Amino acid sequence: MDYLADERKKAEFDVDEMKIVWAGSRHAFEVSDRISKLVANDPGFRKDTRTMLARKELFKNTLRKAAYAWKRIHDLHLSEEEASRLRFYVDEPAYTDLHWGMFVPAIKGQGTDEQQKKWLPLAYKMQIIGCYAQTELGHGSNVQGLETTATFDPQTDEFVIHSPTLTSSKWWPGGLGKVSTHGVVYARLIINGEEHGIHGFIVQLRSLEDHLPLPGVTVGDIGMKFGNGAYNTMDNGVLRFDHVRIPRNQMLMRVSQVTRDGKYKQSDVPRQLVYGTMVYVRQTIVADASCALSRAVTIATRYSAVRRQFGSQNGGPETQVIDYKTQQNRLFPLLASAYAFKFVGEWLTWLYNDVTQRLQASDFSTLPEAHACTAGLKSLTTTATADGIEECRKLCGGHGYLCSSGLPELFAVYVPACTYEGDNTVLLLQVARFLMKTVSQLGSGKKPLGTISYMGKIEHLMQSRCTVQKAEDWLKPSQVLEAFEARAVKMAVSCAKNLSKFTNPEEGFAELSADLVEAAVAHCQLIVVSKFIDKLQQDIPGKGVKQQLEALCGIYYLYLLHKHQGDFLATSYLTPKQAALANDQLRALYTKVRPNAVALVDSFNYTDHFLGSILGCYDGNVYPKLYDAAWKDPLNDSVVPEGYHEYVRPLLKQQLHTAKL
Ligand SMILES: CCCCC/C=C\C/C=C\C/C=C\C=C\C(=O)SCCNC(=O)CCNC(=O)[C@H](O)C(C)(C)COP(=O)(O)OP(=O)(O)OC[C@H]1O[C@@H](n2cnc3c(N)ncnc32)[C@H](O)[C@@H]1OP(=O)(O)O
Ligand SMILES: Cc1cc2nc3c(=O)[nH]c(=O)nc-3n(C[C@H](O)[C@H](O)[C@H](O)COP(=O)(O)OP(=O)(O)OC[C@H]3O[C@@H](n4cnc5c(N)ncnc54)[C@H](O)[C@@H]3O)c2cc1C
Repeated sequence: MDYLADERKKAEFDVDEMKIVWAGSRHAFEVSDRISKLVANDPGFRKDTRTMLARKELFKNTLRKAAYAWKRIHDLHLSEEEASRLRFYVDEPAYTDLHWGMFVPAIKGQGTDEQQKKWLPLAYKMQIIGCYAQTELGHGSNVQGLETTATFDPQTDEFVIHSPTLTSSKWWPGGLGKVSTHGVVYARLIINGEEHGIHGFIVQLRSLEDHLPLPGVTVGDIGMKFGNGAYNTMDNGVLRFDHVRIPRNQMLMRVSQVTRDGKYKQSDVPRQLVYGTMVYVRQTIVADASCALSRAVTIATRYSAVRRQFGSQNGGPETQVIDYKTQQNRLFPLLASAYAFKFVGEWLTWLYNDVTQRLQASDFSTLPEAHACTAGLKSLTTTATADGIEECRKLCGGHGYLCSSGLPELFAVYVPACTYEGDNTVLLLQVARFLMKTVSQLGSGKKPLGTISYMGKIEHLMQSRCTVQKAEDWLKPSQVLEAFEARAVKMAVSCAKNLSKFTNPEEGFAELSADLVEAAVAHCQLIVVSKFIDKLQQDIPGKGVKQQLEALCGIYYLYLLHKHQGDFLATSYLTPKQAALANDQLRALYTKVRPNAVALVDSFNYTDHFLGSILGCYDGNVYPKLYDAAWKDPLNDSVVPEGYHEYVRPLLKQQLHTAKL
């Protein structure tokens, strides 16, 4: 029986068409749909007991699943696209993520043609398994501060990789702890006593015969991480080198080269390309944020439609909690954010592909913007998604705290995204540097392009005032864009003015860093809003689909406007009355979205297997499933628990002299 059938009947749009918008294309939808069902129906990919397993058992099971996934990919002759969807729907972090997601891209991006020809076929066949070994015990954010050394030995034509201190131990790389045979290791290049900065090296870590660490290599797992199951399926590792020798041709030499006679040569590509793998992965993380958030929102929305509390009239049913405006005000902006992040993720993938093509043609002009966009949007979307998952847990009341809701594990597995691939505050400071540079160049005649083109309208934006007179005026895209542009430009200019008061710019930057981060957030929010609005300019087929997306877009920007109204008011673009009208319009949009909420989350097309949540199951049959699941908990295997006779019974039977207390 479908307990959510009445909700589904209320939908005012074509859900099947929305599924295609969400997937990105009909083809992408068909692949995702087929592969998600394939995984869901295969008992080899079960994950329902994951949060109850001890670490060793959990990890072994992950190894089994990764091998099984590889076998299925081969047996079914899956394409690269299908294989990547299969790994996604298996939904279990594993060493393969780093192999495919970082090791291979690092060689592709930083290796010469010759190096790619040698290493990529081995990696593609998984005859070697790689990790990305950059972070150390002492330094993660400050890449220039890494201590591992790679010293060129001209006698033998080799690099000597060494960990000179405890803090130089590699610490965190996923897949390193127990599985990887190789790593792209980042180290400080030294030639003839002279330092040449951080470079990547392909280093073999374990024997391909017996998996033992090679001489001079000390390697292991760094231990349990936050949450049950969650990211503990990954073997994040520690690694030390004691003068390990590798051939010279294992330095990744696309950006710079070391010749046989020990000469250091820089190509005509910017040295920042050494950071290229991080740009690539940040872009994938943005594309992924909408998946994690939409998953949590699906659970919270379906459950909010099933759950009833208070408000019974004449013995009738109580109110569905989704009908409380407070619930809508917490839930619907997250639903809208999931869609917003989907579209900005699609755009960022386009930007990344564009910059990659330009780099191949030696056009480096858009690299700073690509760095700022990937860094800023990675920070914005992961912070909002991690906070959003936790909010969804609270939206599900007490039952959200049960592992069977799926939300605790989802939060635990997702929250490190705020830290890995660049701490979110550190990344926003990179965006702020980019903005300050842009502002400082405004008088130079250099026209700001792409996502900072609005800075070209600085004179207009500094003076313009909002023209909204009634709530519906907030539905005009041009009005909304101007509000977000004016806020962003004014916050950036205010930071630049305050910075100019310092004689030492770095000192000023450090002193004003909290304001700079806020200016960076305003800029990134403008990007997300403008890409959502751009999406709505496209032809979107399907009955009512565009109207629903327009409502969600409105909820996204009006919620931001309400939340940050202090910024908008302080920059005197808005009056308090106009801010209040924005809030009136926001409430009206909640009412519009309410009957469509369940259908809007159905449009994500997630299987019950992928959701892994009793509260979010498609049929809404929550209570019997929760009740049955409780009895399946291992603690209920026996009526009297282990330990009763040892620890509880003696308490009950004790003859205390203080019995009257
Ligand atoms: C299926 C696929 C799955 C794949 C995986 C998917 C998801 C992830 C899942 C799980 C996680 C798994 C892995 C996680 C891996 C990691 O975490 S790897 C380690 C990541 N580490 C970091 O991100 C470190 C963060 N720090 C930095 O990036 C830099 O050190 C920092 C930018 C903060 C500062 O660098 P520094 O050289 O000191 O920079 P400056 O501030 O002096 O800048 C110099 C100029 O360079 C520009 N720049 C900086 N970074 C980049 C870049 N990436 N690209 C282009 N340009 C860059 C910067 O703007 C400066 O320019 P100007 O001189 O101002 O013009
Ligand atoms: C689950 C997980 C997986 C990971 N996988 C990998 C991997 O595969 N390979 C790899 O190489 N690394 C990996 N990492 C490491 C990760 O990239 C780093 O932890 C991350 O870059 C943050 O660096 P940090 O730990 O040095 O934080 P720190 O920089 O020490 O941050 C600590 C605090 O200091 C603040 N801070 C630091 N610098 C500044 C500044 N300049 N201004 C203001 N505030 C500042 C930060 O905001 C933060 O609040 C992983 C980490 C995690 C958690």
